[in-house]
Amino acid sequence: MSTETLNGAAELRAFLRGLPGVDQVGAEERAARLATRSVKTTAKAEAIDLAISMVDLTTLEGADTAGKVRALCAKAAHPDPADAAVPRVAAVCVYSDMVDVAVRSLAGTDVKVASVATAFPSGRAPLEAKLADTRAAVAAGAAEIDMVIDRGAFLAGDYSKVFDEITAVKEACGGAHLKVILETGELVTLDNVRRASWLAMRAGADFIKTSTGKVSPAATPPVTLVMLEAVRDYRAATGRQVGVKPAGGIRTTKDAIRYLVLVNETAGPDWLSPEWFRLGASSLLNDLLMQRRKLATGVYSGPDYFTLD
Ligand SMILES: O=C[C@H](O)COP(=O)(O)O
Repeated sequence: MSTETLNGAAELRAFLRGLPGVDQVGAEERAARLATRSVKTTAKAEAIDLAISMVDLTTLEGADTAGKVRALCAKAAHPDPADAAVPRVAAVCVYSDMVDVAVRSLAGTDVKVASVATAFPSGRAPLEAKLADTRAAVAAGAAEIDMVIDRGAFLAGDYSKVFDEITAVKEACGGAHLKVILETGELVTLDNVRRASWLAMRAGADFIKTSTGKVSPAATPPVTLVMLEAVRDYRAATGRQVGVKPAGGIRTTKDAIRYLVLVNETAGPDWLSPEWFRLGASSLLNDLLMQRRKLATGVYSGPDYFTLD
C-alpha cells in the first residue's frame, strides 16, 4: 500500500489543525440513536456470526503463560467445539514473547497472530527498542502488529515525531499489517481523535485502533464513529481503504451488534468484513457464543457451557 509523501512537519501540522472540528454533541447523539436500532432473528444470527469472525481474541496480561495462549488459540480456531458451523475468529492478539507459541498453535488454520508492540501499552521507550520489539514479533511469525502511538508527543503537538515513528514501525513490519492504537481515552477530545486518525493513516496505518484496553475509557461508540468517518473520508480523498478496530471493554453481543450498525451507517458496508473491521476483546466471544446458541435452540446455555476466554 502506498503512503503519501509529506512536505514536512509544518505541512502536517497545518493539515491536521485544518481538519474540521468534531461536533461532539452531534457525534454522541448520532451514536446513541444508532444504538437503538434493533436487529432481530435472521439478521441477528448473521450479525453474531459476522461479529465472531471479526474478533481479535486477546490476552495481554503480565501473568499470561504458554498454556493460556495455547488454550486461547484452540478456542480461536474452534470457538464452539460442539458446532463446526461457528466461524473462526479473525486473530489472536498477544504480547510479542508469546507469538511463537500462538503461531505453532494456529498452524494449519487461517486465524492470524497479532502482536502488540512498541512498548505496549505506554509507548514509552526509545524508538530503537520499539523497532526491535516489532522486528522480533514479525520474525516470530506475527502477521499483524498492534503498535501504540506516543500520546505525550501527540498531546504536545509534536505530530511529526508521531508520524515518523509510525512510518519507521511500518517499515519494520515488512509484510505484516500495522494497526495503530490511538489510545483515545488519553486524547481528551474528539477533535484529537480525528487528527490522530488522519495522522496514523497518512503515516501508513493499515488499521486504526481505539485503545489498549489498559486505559479507561477504552472503546466507545462516539470515538469509533469519529474514526469510521475518518477512514471513509480518507478513502474518498486517497482511494486507500483503512480498517478500524475498537478494543477494550466490549463484552456483550448487544455491544458488538451496535458497533456493526455503526460501521454500516458510517463507513458503509465495504467495511463489514474482518478484513476491514475488528473487535478487540478478551471476553466478548463467550457472550456471542451463548447468544448464538440461544437464538438457534431457544435455550440459554450459561457461561459454564463454554470454556473461559
Ligand atoms: O485489544 C483488546 C483489549 O486489550 C482487550 O480489552 P478487554 O479485556 O477489555 O476486552
